[in-house]
Amino acid sequence: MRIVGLTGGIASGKSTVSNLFKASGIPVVDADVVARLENVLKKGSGGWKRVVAAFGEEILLPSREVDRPKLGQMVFSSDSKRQLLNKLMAPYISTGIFWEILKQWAKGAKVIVVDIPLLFEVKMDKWTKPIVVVWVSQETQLKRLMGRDGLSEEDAGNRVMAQMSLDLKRSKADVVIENNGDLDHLNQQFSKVLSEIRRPLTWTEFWRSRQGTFSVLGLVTSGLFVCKHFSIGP
Ligand SMILES: CC(C)(COP(=O)(O)OP(=O)(O)OC[C@H]1O[C@@H](n2cnc3c(N)ncnc32)[C@H](O)[C@@H]1O)[C@@H](O)C(=O)NCCC(=O)NCCS
Ligand SMILES: Nc1ncnc2c1ncn2[C@@H]1O[C@H](COP(=O)(O)OP(=O)(O)OP(=O)(O)O)[C@@H](O)[C@H]1O
Repeated sequence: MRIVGLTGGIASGKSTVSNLFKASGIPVVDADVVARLENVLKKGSGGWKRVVAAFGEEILLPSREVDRPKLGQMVFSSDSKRQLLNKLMAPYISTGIFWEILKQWAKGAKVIVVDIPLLFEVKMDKWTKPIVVVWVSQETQLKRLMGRDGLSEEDAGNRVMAQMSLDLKRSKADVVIENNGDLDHLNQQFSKVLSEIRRPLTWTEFWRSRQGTFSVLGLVTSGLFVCKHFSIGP
């Protein structure tokens, strides 16, 4: 199975690119979705309890669900609080991502995309190949972030500064999608990326797919049968 890493900066256009992959029939595992309420921060779950114990009941809504904008405000304006949240949530997020990948493997997917904003920061880049980075200039990033989330320039700047610089991420990429232009320009680049992603699997990728694993099992079983039947071997 080919596990494509999709990353970039906040509001650089990862979800927009993810949607293009989904529309082309390629399954996407989204780390932000795994990290959201219905999974890692679900009311009463292990992750929820640890986060409430660390940040206090003031981060809860009257429904006792996590008030995400409030928690975001806290962690994006303090390095130590963000690191604490990352430490608490990391094991739940990586386990969640692992299960989502396993589900796709079981369905027989040959190529999947994992959309992980902090792919390099949490060192998951070693599990994905190729790595696609969606890059924008900081000016465009701030403009789109303020426009999408209704944030002030200061809050948007804090969120951008909370991540590894996009120029550094770009230097670590196998494929770069430049998303400063309009959606047509993005679509043109996406078509090229899609053909690259869909090229035939390497042998290593094939053995990692469900079909590859079953082929190995089939070969081993028939090998054992032949050896036993014809009394070959020790
Ligand atoms: C702080 C939270 C509650 C804010 O929620 P909110 O709904 O406002 O934002 P959302 O989850 O949609 O994330 C938006 C973007 O923020 C950026 N981001 C999220 N968490 C972090 C983080 N810990 N450090 C840096 N950037 C982050 C990502 O680019 C992400 O795509 C939430 O982002 C969260 O739970 N973060 C910790 C989990 C995490 O690390 N997620 C990233 C997955 S690798
Ligand atoms: N090429 C483009 N032209 C105009 N707007 C765009 C373009 N690409 C993305 N956008 C807009 O920019 C905003 C950010 O894009 P998107 O939500 O895909 O980013 P993201 O990287 O997934 O963000 P996050 O890290 O917060 O999840 C959205 O409002 C999206 O509609």
